[in-house]
Amino acid sequence: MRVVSVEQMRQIEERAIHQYGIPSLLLMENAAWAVVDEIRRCLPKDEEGDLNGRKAVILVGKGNNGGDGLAVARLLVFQGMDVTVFLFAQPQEFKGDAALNLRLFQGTTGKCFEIKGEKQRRLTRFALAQADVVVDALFGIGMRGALPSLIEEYVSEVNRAPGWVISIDIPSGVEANTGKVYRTAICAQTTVSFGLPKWGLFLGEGPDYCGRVVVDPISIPNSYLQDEGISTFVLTDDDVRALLPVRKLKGHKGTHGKGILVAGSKGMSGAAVLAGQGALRSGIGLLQIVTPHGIAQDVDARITEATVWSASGEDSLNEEAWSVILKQAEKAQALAVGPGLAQNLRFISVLDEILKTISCPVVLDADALNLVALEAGLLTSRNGRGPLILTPHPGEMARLCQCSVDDVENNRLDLAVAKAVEWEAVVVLKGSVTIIASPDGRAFFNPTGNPGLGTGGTGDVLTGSILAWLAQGVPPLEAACLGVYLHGKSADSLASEYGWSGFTALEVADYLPKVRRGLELKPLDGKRG
Ligand SMILES: NC(=O)C1=CN([C@@H]2O[C@H](COP(=O)(O)OP(=O)(O)OC[C@H]3O[C@@H](n4cnc5c(N)ncnc54)[C@H](O)[C@@H]3O)[C@@H](O)[C@H]2O)[C@H](O)CC1
Ligand SMILES: [K+]
Repeated sequence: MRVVSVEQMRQIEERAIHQYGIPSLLLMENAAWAVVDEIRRCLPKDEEGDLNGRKAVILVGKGNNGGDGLAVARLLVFQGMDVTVFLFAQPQEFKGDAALNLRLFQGTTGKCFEIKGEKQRRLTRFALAQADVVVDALFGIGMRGALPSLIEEYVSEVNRAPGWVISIDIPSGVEANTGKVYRTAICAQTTVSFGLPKWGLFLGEGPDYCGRVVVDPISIPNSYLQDEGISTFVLTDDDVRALLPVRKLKGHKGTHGKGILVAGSKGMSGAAVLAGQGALRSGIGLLQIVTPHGIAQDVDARITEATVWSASGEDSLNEEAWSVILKQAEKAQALAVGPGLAQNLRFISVLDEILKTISCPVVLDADALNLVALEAGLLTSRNGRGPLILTPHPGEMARLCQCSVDDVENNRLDLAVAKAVEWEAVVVLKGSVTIIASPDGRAFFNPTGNPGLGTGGTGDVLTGSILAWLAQGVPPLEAACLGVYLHGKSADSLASEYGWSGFTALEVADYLPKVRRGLELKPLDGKRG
């Protein structure tokens, strides 16, 4: 599914209204129905399946987001709910569709109060304490900068309310283009976004505030929502399912791909093992690990299914490892370098050779990235020799771009795309919402994963998994998307049992086949995978 900026959403809306001819009031009504549907789906109903008597509080701003909220308020009254609206603007400030929806709501039995200052705090606090659902219709994509300070006071009350908070289009206080939150914002359990989701739901602090994101097309024609000019996407189950390679009945370890993993150093042999496990659990046919002499035996013993090649030096790989890597890589479909590698400066020449010589897809991770960052121009030295995939976390990205981590975090989307284009590489910029940027300028937000992944070794598992998808013939961008999405989904499955902490990187690897299997549509009966 595509993800848009405010400007792109406005353009789509404009075309839907003026080119296609759908009235704006109808879009607003559809938007309101999408919110009501979500409320109906989630609120406990009475014995007849109705919402009779349940309490809703709707916080309404003066723009069209507020107009959506007023339409929701009217529809909830018609559903039998006890509805209280708080207007954060004077009635005369409402314009167009929002003004009409205010009039229509005023014609119902719903209650409506105008917030004029601090005085109404006690009233709102009381209503919020009783509400089954709180609808946030203060600001939508029209908000810029920080919330007005008066509203901030009320937002804090909402965030303490026991009821379920649902934000219309985007949580108020979250900037729709950047996800920036200046001081505070509504913390929603669900956000119902219209047309297409906005960048701010995946950037900055946006993901911390939006809860579960539901997207409703509100009758905007599909062709507008699938505009080729929009180059940012969020990965979905359907997208990822389509990327899974189909196995042939006659397939064998040779056809399932051979991958080389260059990993490990003294004290970090576990990184090689975890990356290896990520690869094996992602279905690689043959895995060969190149690791320094000093730990080769240990790695060999801990990962039974892989072939382990001992290379020079003792504690960490050096320039003499190149001959072993080159020999192994000749018959491989993919190569990954970096997990637990350590930063032996003598290995830089090997990275240079890898980038210049190896024609199969190459994944650079961890210390391979840190070493590459030390030598300007190394990254672009591949010069079309073969595909390149980089998997930096923000610290590694900062080193690669010679900027600060804050610069990376405040500019994730633009930076990932710009560097993917510049380095002609797929850039997997890791984070709570990992961005996969393609050299053709497209970018994909990954919605899976949770803070439980913030533990040692999960990055190594991801690198191994991407290696495996590449080895199985999945193209580089798709292999990165597949690897990242399934890795996050595996963590989400573990979180449903353990919560957001306490599962291990190895468990993330071990769960990968189950989440992959969960995505596949075809039954295994009759031996069809
Ligand atoms: N996408 C669609 O097709 C549809 C979207 N709808 C809804 O409309 C809003 C966007 O409405 P808009 O009136 O443009 O913006 P807002 O409601 O967000 O209100 C902006 C309002 O607030 C002022 N403002 C901006 N920033 C601040 C600030 N920091 N402090 C105070 N005031 C601020 C600004 O000047 C405006 O007056 C969209 O999100 C959807 O919810 C349609 O209803 C359906 C079609
Ligand atoms: K909102």
